Amino acid sequence: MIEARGLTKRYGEKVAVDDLTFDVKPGMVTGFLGPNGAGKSTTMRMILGLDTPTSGSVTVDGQPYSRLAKPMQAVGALLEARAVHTSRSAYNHLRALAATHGISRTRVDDVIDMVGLQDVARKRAGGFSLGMGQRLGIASALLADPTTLILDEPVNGLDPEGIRWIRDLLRQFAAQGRAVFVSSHLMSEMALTAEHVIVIGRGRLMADMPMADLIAQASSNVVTVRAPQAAALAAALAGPDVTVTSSASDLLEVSGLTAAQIGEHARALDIALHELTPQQASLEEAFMEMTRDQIDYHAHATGRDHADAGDNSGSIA
Ligand SMILES: Nc1ncnc2c1ncn2[C@@H]1O[C@H](COP(=O)(O)OP(=O)(O)OP(=O)(O)O)[C@@H](O)[C@H]1O
Repeated sequence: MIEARGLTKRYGEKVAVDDLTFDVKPGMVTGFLGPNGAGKSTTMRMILGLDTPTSGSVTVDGQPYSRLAKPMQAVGALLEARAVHTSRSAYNHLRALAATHGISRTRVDDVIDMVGLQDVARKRAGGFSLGMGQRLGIASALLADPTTLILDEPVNGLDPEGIRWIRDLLRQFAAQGRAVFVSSHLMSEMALTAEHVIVIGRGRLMADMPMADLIAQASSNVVTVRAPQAAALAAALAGPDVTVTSSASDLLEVSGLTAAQIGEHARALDIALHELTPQQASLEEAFMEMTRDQIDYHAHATGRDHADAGDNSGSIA
């Protein structure tokens, strides 16, 4: 369990992380989303005690990272993907790490199996592809069997098979009751992996909600209708909360009614429907919309109450 309270990091004039309050709960994958430079890595570094908050606090299992009795067992982390520059084999790299933390050889074999590096474990890790390097990084994070897992952009640079593998692994971990916190700048990827989502833009909290709610909010309520007698149908659908637009003689865009309601109207009038499609706004669009607003806010908001504007937990700003 990770708990951030008013977490803030300034680098000189630059506010990288701005008053973030959120929880990362056990038993689920929590996605941490934000465009490049939003403050995700800085937040993760503060969780891991690699950066000191300017104000506010963040704890893992109730303790700041520096006070954890067994940090590697509490939290395993994979920060930004980078090549492993070592002449050691993957096996020896993990063995050395295990030895300094009193972890058994058997566990090293277990994590090598878990991440699928058996065939290359004796090869020089410095020559690994990005995907294999990621697997080795994840093996290191898993070594002490941590209850919380933190991964910064783990799918960056991976092929579809690697992406799928990480997705399944993270879900498995969460299903075992661990807290999994994973950052990404890709909403579509997170939609497939995370059950809960925390969105930040320019260091500020934009959304903190179940992924399903975010998807529901992102879906527009426009229904595309194609019917030879579109004009007659449009007249029948008219109502105070209904908007009907038409760009072709057989085409309607209807908002304010569900596809089912439109279908029932058409049936009552004996009008044939050739198409009835609820429109889904893409999640990526919703995400860009959300973070674009934040950027606009920063560009235009002078003299407004920043504390007010930041109180967005539970909803999209
Ligand atoms: N050590 C530092 N000194 C000065 N500014 C920094 C430092 N570290 C980060 N920043 C700035 O803080 C902001 C947040 O950076 P951070 O790396 O946390 O974002 P991010 O969301 O992880 O983005 P990315 O996906 O590009 O890594 C950026 O504007 C960055 O330039």
